[in-house]
Amino acid sequence: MGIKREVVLILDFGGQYTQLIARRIREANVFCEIVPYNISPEEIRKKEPKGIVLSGGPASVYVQNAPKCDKEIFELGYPVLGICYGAQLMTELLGGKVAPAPVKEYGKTEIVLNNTIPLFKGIERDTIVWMSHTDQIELPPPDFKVVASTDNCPIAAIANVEKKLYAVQFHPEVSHTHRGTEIIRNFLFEVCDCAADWTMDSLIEQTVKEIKAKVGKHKAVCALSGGVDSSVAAVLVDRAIHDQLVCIFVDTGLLRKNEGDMVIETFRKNYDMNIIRVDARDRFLSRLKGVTDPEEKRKIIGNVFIEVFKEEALKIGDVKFLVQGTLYPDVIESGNGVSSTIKSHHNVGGLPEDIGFELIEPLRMLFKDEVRQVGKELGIPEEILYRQPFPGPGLAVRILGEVTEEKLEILRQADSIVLREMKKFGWYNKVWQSFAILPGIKSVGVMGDERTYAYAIVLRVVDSYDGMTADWTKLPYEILESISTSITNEVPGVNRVLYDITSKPPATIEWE
Ligand SMILES: Nc1ncnc2c1ncn2[C@@H]1O[C@H](COP(=O)(O)OP(=O)(O)OP(=O)(O)O)[C@@H](O)[C@H]1O
Ligand SMILES: O=c1[nH]c(=O)c2[nH+]cn([C@@H]3O[C@H](COP(=O)(O)O)[C@@H](O)[C@H]3O)c2[nH]1
Ligand SMILES: NC(=O)CC[C@H](N)C(=O)O
Ligand SMILES: [Mg+2]
Repeated sequence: MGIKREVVLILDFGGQYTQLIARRIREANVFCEIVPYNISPEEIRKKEPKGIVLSGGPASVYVQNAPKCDKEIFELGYPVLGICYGAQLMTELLGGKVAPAPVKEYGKTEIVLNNTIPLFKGIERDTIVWMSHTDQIELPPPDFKVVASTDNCPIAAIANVEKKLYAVQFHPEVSHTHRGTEIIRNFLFEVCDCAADWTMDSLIEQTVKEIKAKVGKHKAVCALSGGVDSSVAAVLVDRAIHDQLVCIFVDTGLLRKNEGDMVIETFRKNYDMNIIRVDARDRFLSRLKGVTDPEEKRKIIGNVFIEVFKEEALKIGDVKFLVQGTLYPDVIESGNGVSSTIKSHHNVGGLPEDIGFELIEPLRMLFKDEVRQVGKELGIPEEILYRQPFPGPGLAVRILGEVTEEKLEILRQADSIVLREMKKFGWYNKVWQSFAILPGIKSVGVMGDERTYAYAIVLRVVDSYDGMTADWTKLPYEILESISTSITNEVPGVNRVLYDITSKPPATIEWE
């Protein structure tokens, strides 16, 4: 559902930092949207953006089939900021020249810039920027002037101030660029004339109004997992259409120890909302029987979720809408035609073609920390807001290969020990996620002088800002030790514990 407000568009050329550009813009209280680089000029015009940013990207503009946007974009009258690949592309499309750089620049670089132009207003002439390029601008397009240079890159930024077209070789969006935030703010406020109207209370107010108008006299069901996203979505939609909303919590059989009881209890205690609990354990498990492919598992789970919602909706009657707590990273990771599909999140890419509902996803454009801010504004208790994320497909994506009752039971016990120990040592809220995985490998051990041949459990603990990238947590040895000892002592069928020391990328947070 689109909410009418000022928007800046980011055309994504597959850059590593595209998400960061979005964050920086939103932190300046301006709403922005990431769109595929090949978006048509008509579609852009429909969105009436205040400005456009062209992201970086791995390609070289001069090779065949390099991703290119429509040249007309520069003639629509919108301000444009090209970053790295985006800068090179603007140069090429407007008649300048780009070629491999004789000296490549990576990382910290001293730059001299012309601070009389709006983009660099208030920035000292000599500053530090972050570079990451192998190509460079050799000749600016006609009517552009060079506005920054470094020792090895004589054309480090160009501008056509009159037409509000700017291109920078460096990355203003990364924190290492000393005045990067100010440069982005200058683009938004000095060049695009944005109003900074993107705040959480304005979002709540507008969303409530929109949902009321959209739902009218019909009814909606809300898929409620008890996690942060769906809880915030439920409370928000409840505020709009209280009597017409029924929340459905599905016990998939893939949940953690006592999870169902805890979710229902927390909600009953804090809210007067209409919640039903559906026991679909047998259905999920029988459909997953014999299935080993991770994407197939995810798609089955997505489908069964929808089947359950449909059946419940039929019982309620006149249900036209399904509310989900889908977030921006779910949408981006499921693939948007340009960025590749990393995994099908059960609530986006894992959905069946015909879901039979209209979707209401009020958080679809937000990052997790923004959702927590909305939740805070809505007065949602901390025990819900600061829960670690738990994926909808649950333990099924933490048991590699076929999901069986036996494996679920082992993983459930190991997982509850991980959470217990993390809380005991005061680390539960310091990390993004901490959980156990059952990869299904067995190894030889010795317990009580007897040989064992039992499962290994992998411990995964990560730090992350938004789930898009993550680093493994440098947990103190005493916690690792305590988790390892507790799991091997308390969980029958496990004789070994491993710690996953891979960041994302190259790995993902979950194992499937
Ligand atoms: N057991 C469940 N019952 C009903 N709906 C669910 C269940 N699990 C997931 N969903 C739906 O799928 C959406 C996506 O799940 P996801 O795990 O990303 O979000 P969440 O559970 O709300 O929050 P968190 O990321 O903090 O776990 C949820 O917002 C919810 O709408
Ligand atoms: O609701 C969800 N449905 C899914 O299908 C799904 N897959 C991953 N995740 C969660 O998303 C974040 C990023 O996970 P990955 O690095 O594994 O992609 C992590 O926080 C994961 O736990 C999911 N959440
Ligand atoms: N980070 C980027 O956008 C790189 C752009 C281009 N591929 C280069 O190497 O110069
Ligand atoms: Mg969840």
